Amino acid sequence: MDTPLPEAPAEYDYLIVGGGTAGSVIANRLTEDADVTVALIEGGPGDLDRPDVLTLRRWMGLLGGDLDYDYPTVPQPRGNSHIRHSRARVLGGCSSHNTLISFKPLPSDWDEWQELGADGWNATVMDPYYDRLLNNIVPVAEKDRNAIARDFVAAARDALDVPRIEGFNAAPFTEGVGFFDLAYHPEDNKRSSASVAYLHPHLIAGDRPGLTLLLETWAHRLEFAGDRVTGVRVRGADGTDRLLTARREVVLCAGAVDTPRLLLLSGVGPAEDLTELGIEVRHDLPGVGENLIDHPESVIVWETDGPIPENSAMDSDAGLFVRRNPESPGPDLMFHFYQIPFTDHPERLGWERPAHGVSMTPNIPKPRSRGRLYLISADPKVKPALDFRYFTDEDDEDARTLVDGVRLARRIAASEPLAGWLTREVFPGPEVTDDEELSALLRSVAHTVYHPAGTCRMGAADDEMAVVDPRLRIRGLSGVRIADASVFPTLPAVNPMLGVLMTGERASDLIRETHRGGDHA
Ligand SMILES: Cc1cc2nc3c(=O)[nH]c(=O)nc-3n(C[C@H](O)[C@H](O)[C@H](O)COP(=O)(O)OP(=O)(O)OC[C@H]3O[C@@H](n4cnc5c(N)ncnc54)[C@H](O)[C@@H]3O)c2cc1C
Repeated sequence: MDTPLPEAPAEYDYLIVGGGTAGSVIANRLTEDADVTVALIEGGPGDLDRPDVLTLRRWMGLLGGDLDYDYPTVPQPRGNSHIRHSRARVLGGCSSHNTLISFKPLPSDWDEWQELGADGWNATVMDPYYDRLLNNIVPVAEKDRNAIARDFVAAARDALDVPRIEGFNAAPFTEGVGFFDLAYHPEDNKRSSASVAYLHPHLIAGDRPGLTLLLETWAHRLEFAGDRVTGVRVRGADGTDRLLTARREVVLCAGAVDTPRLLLLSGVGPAEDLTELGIEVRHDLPGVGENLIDHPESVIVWETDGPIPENSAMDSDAGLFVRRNPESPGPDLMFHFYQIPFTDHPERLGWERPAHGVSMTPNIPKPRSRGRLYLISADPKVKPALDFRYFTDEDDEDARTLVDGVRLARRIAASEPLAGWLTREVFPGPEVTDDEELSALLRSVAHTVYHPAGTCRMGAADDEMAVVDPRLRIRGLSGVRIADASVFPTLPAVNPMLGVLMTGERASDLIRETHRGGDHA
């Protein structure tokens, strides 16, 4: 199954570009049919024998390393220009280096997609896909529940009068605090990433003869016959170039950065931009790279009166959701609680890192700012520009969310049983109380929850700025779909990974439906 490039046949029923979160799901589901052949084209190495990847608590060690594409942002006049966007270069994609916090998107998140033109992606259709997921999604185990995280949960519940939630996926919620559900195996802290759950059992058993895994293989251009995508040009680790062709479809699952990048390099995107770079326009599709969205966050850091107990699943095991606006269908402010001092950006501005400490990271569940991804060169090796335009929404609601977050965080920190652990607020510092000053500081150290999405937005078939229609087909082309975080019209109010896995499950159904009927995509 794990065939090296030169011996691999050049034609398959399906080519899947990207063996990441969604790509792993689709590769599994399509090869359930023993007559179907799939080549899963993955730019990174495998993860089967990689304890550095498979051990959840080692996630921070992967950021910025050789398994990270590490995308910078362009200068952010209203935000932090120093954010690096980690994107994993390994089988399983970002589910192989993320924190595996697992939230089923809220019904209002799916329904919003339907309202925006993604017909058939409402909660009634999408909710059942959660039960199909193969990942081991469990609450943070008792042994991993750190005493200070427990006290954060108790203090937040009392200070803000929000419910204590055990099992965030049991029922829709608008507010609450508790330990997360994680996709992991508590007994050995092993990830239950997309690759572990969907690919490893078959890689080990060798029971999917139709699946060919092409590792360390980079897709750099789509191949066309008229308006039909017929294949993918790939480069192997040894630098050899070859053309792979698809009898049925090419499915792009390279993620919110690399899917639009591949389209643009293949001449699919805003015609004017492509022409300016000297790229031959294959298909003028102005929405490619637009609608770049993310969950931005900021941070508040405290020193603790000594070391914190060691036990944890991955150092950010509990969190809080708040709904400030009663009109909002879901939460409008979220916090991760870190049992470490998260001072990377404050240190750059001169703040110290306490020897022992904790952090709360308020983030914006439904960000209003919209950015854009674009190429700055026709050279496929040059990274694309990511301009998130953080905190540029007209009403300044995104920045206000962070300020509100710090005010609530301070109330939690002043409440027992958490207060007894904390000796002082390190960042921003208790003397910073003015709204304007807080906003400026919080924006200057803002970070990302690493949830870029939306750059190949799904929408109605006649929506000029949509890149894919509700069956995930690229508008105006045939033989090609997209299934990854790039198709999200908006972000869910919760962490998006399960939404991506569920998108992969639904994509598999849509693809199989098409070919069961004998149609072409
Ligand atoms: C550090 C971090 C922490 C996170 N924590 C959480 C969390 O706790 N909970 C949560 O819900 N979400 C979390 N996320 C977000 C979540 O992991 C992502 O939204 C999701 O995994 C994206 O899935 P995807 O399928 O769109 O892309 P990916 O999983 O990134 O898959 C893309 C794959 O395509 C491959 N690829 C890209 N380009 C090419 C090419 N040209 N040729 C061949 N292969 C290519 C890549 O190597 C990669 O394997 C986190 C993300 C990060 C980075």
